[in-house]
Amino acid sequence: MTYETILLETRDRVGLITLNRPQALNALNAQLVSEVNHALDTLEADAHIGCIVLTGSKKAFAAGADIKEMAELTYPQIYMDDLFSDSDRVANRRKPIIAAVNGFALGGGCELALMCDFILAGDNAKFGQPEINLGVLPGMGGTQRLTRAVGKAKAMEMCLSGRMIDAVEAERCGIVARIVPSDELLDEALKVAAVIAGKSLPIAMMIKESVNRAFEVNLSEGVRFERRVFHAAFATQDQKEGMAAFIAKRQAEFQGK
Ligand SMILES: CCCCCCCCCCCCC[C@H](O)CC(=O)SCCNC(=O)CCNC(=O)[C@H](O)C(C)(C)COP(=O)(O)OP(=O)(O)OC[C@H]1O[C@@H](n2cnc3c(N)ncnc32)[C@H](O)[C@@H]1OP(=O)(O)O
Repeated sequence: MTYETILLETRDRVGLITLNRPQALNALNAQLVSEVNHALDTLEADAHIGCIVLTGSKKAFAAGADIKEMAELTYPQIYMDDLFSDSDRVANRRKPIIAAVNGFALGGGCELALMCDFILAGDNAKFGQPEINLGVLPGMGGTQRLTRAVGKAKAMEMCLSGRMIDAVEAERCGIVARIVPSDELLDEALKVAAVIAGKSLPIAMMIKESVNRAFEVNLSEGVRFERRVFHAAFATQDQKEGMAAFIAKRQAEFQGK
């Protein structure tokens, strides 16, 4: 498939998706959404790919949903189409996805980054949910994932005021895992992704499931779920290889089984 709004590359066992609508600061229009989901389907189906990096440009990860595409939409139209119902397709991917954010991650851009497993931010990154300035509210999980990431006070202030926060504040409040000099961000994200891709993919998927379960159930249920998944890890060849390699004082070679 030829993509017009994204770039898709593979770097050994890492898939790299770059949002590529620089003229609109990577605003998320229907074509871009469709192309990202197609690229993710391709990378999920590629057994050689163990981790995915999603990034944008130096100036913008994504400046939100495409306002020009949304402005004339009507309630019956978007209700019947269940607009953005496919947006969770990023959050439900099984392979690890790292969001490498330089510049603006606003509205749907912030929401898209929060759907990924963790965010590495360049020191020029800016996050925000400014939808209230447009007479709407976050519509792709922003009031939910942001609140779970940073707590009610910060989420409520960001959504009600539309205030952007910089990378330092985003790391301090828990949106961002780490800050990296913006010129080094992509290299660092690819390096971390290569480390993850070198681990056991089924175990990485089990970790994603278990961590994400914490958003869905209470602590005792979550601990019980994690324990069952831990037990299941002993059905994998990778568990045998990982522990045997440690005992033999050698590097494990995981087969993804
Ligand atoms: C993708 C995988 C699947 C995931 C599903 C995705 C579904 C689709 C997304 C759904 C999300 C819906 C719910 C969401 O919560 C709703 C929103 O996101 S509403 C939009 C929120 N964003 C904003 O309000 C930011 C708007 N932009 C700005 O405030 C400014 O542009 C800026 C970012 C502060 C930068 O300012 P400047 O540096 O001055 O640059 P310009 O303003 O001149 O912009 C340059 C150029 O880009 C165009 N542009 C910028 N942002 C958008 C946008 N959001 N939509 C459309 N176009 C945008 C701007 O118009 C300029 O273009 P020009 O007019 O010059 O042609």
